[in-house]
Amino acid sequence: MTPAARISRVEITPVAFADPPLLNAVGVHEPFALRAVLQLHTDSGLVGLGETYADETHLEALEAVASDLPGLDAFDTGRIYALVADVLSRRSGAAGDGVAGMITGASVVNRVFSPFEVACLDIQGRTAGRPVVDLLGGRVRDRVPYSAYLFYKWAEHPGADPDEWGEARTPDQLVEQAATMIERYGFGAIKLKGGVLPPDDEIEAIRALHAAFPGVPLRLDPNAAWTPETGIRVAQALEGLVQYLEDPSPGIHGMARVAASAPMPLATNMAVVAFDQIREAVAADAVQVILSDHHFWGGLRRSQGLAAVADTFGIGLSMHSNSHLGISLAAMTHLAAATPNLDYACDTHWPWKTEDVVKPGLTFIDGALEVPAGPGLGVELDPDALGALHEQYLRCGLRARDDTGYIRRFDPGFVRKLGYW
Ligand SMILES: O=C([O-])C(=O)C[C@H](O)[C@@H](O)C(=O)[O-]
Ligand SMILES: [Mg+2]
Repeated sequence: MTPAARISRVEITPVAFADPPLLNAVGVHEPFALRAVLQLHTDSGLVGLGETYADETHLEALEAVASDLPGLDAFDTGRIYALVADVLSRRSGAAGDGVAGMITGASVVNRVFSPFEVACLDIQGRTAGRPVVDLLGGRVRDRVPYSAYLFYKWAEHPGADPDEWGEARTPDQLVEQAATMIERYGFGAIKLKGGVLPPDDEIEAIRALHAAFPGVPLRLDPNAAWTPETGIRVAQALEGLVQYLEDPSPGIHGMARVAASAPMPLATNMAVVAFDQIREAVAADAVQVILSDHHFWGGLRRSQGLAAVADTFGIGLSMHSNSHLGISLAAMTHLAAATPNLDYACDTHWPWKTEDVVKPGLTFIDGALEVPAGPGLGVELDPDALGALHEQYLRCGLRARDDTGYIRRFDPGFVRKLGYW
């Protein structure tokens, strides 16, 4: 019998969408963020969607896997995982590259497998006429809360017109940014991307946000820009002001040193990004919250595995984001809705983008998303938008994320802030 969900063809389309000049510890976002959109076609005419990074080395790995997928059943994700591991093991130099964002040390197999698994789950849901959340055990919540993700930023990309958000360098400007985001989306939690200004300036910013939004849970994430000594000092200064402090210092060892004296939980999407790091982190009591991210933890079901491990060791769970489009947002929302121990509002870069590849878009109400009700992921690709953003990818010339290279074009002496202050 021919399985109804037999994969017949795979399309991988790199796209570029406009991104504002958001600052972080390693530089500034370039004018376009890159993503890859996966379409898995089946013999029966279904199409499953996935979304992932589009750095060139990652694209090459995706293409290598894609050529071996036709003929496999979209319900056979275990076999597809083994295929990804096998294909990557035969590619020299594949390990450790294709990195997007601040993620180092994540499993390449998990990172490459993830969008294929999401697309397979989309097909499975469409085949069964059920939303992906039902394939993950069903919803434990109907609405998934997200947080307002604030950034220090330039007013505009050099040579371009100012964007609608304006500059954010001061506490007052950040408070204004937060007010706009909360007014538009209703977020009930706030995360500030730090590691941009000296730590005392970022403490001031958190104090200003706390005063402006009393009772709203706050988080600060300097992406390991501080030494452990500074991490301890800042953690103590922020006592009672933040619900968790994210990646104050580099590595499991650095985090453990801060954690030993910090009055709040420490969270990470840098020190623990793969299953083989959990044992050491638990032994050192280095992190109290892990930010899951299905894009590098191996898809939605492996992220559920992470949730179970976190639960076993009494570690909290939150959700990380990189600049992303609507396919990823839908996948994140299905996963979050099915994860009982997701204790915090998820991160999302959503408010920073103005373009997308899906229709209809998802709509935030009171800072949360309803789980899409349609079969599969519940979002449809807009072919015109996909084509336009692919054209933009071809025109823009960017082929990998490089926040540091971009900032150094305007500030040649810029230093990446890893354990810096
Ligand atoms: O929580 C995080 O570390 C991130 O969101 C990583 C991202 O790469 C963020 O720093 C960014 O978009 O600049
Ligand atoms: Mg982080």
